[in-house]
Amino acid sequence: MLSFDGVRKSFGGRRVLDDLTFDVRPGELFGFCGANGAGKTTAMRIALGVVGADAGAVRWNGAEVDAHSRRLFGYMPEERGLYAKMTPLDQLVYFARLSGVRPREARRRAAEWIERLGVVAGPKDHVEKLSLGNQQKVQLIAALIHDPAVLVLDEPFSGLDPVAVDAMAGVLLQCAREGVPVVFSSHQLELVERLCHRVGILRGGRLVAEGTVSELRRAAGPSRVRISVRDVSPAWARSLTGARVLAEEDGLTVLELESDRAAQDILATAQAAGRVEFFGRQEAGLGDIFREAVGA
Ligand SMILES: Nc1ncnc2c1ncn2[C@@H]1O[C@H](COP(=O)(O)OP(=O)(O)OP(=O)(O)O)[C@@H](O)[C@H]1O
Repeated sequence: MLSFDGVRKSFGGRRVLDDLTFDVRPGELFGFCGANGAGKTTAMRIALGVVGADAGAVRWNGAEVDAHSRRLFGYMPEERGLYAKMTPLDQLVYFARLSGVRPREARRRAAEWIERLGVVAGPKDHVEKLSLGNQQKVQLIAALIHDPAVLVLDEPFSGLDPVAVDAMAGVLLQCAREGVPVVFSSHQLELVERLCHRVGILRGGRLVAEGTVSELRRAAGPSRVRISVRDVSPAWARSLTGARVLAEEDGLTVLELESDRAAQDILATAQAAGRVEFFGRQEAGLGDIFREAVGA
């Protein structure tokens, strides 16, 4: 398990991380979200020892992370770090060799990953000739090539086309299935909502929300339903108990419920009053939860 434990960091007297505490469990994809400048990259850099924390610690299975345990980490930094004048294959073999993988095995793994992630490059193309998305795939492979025990990825999905997003998502899910804790930052909230087992939302260096999307949804406030009833006065919903009308448009009424039980009562009332054409729960998306959490 990867744990951030009371991590604090200031730059020039300005607090950037404030008592940051959360765990990424084995087999879990953890989505690390937050507005620009919230501190995500700083937290990841601290985990990898690129930047030191002022207080607190990052732990791997309970022990403070050190140079030795960091060799188990796979890291995709925000500032991509590939050698422009090498081919993807040579580069990946080189990274694998740095991590102690034997030459033949390094070449096998590099070729297999290039194939699997669909890196589009001629055999002699240097990295600088690749499109940004293909460079990004190579960067992800560089984080994976030594079979890491934990993955820390800074915006791995930014700039990828939908097919590449699916390929990368598939790889991360498989890593999680194999028991690897995976934490990645992203502003693509629909993707985070779709993929992640748990999500943390950072605001001004503090984790202001953490949990599964369902937990965050419940914590975000009352449920809503959308209901459309024909052959009834437009004001039918205004006298309902246990619900408040949020919007009425084109025969569709949006209600905020005091409890989940109220939904059944409302449906029964609506059926007694007229012809129910549509009745459905309107769930907050991660985007709504995020805006609420960061106070936007
Ligand atoms: N080396 C540094 N020196 C001074 N300030 C820094 C340094 N690194 C980061 N910061 C500041 O720390 C704050 C957090 O930055 P960080 O890059 O961690 O945020 P982020 O959540 O990753 O943002 P984004 O989503 O824009 O990538 C920002 O205000 C940034 O300017």
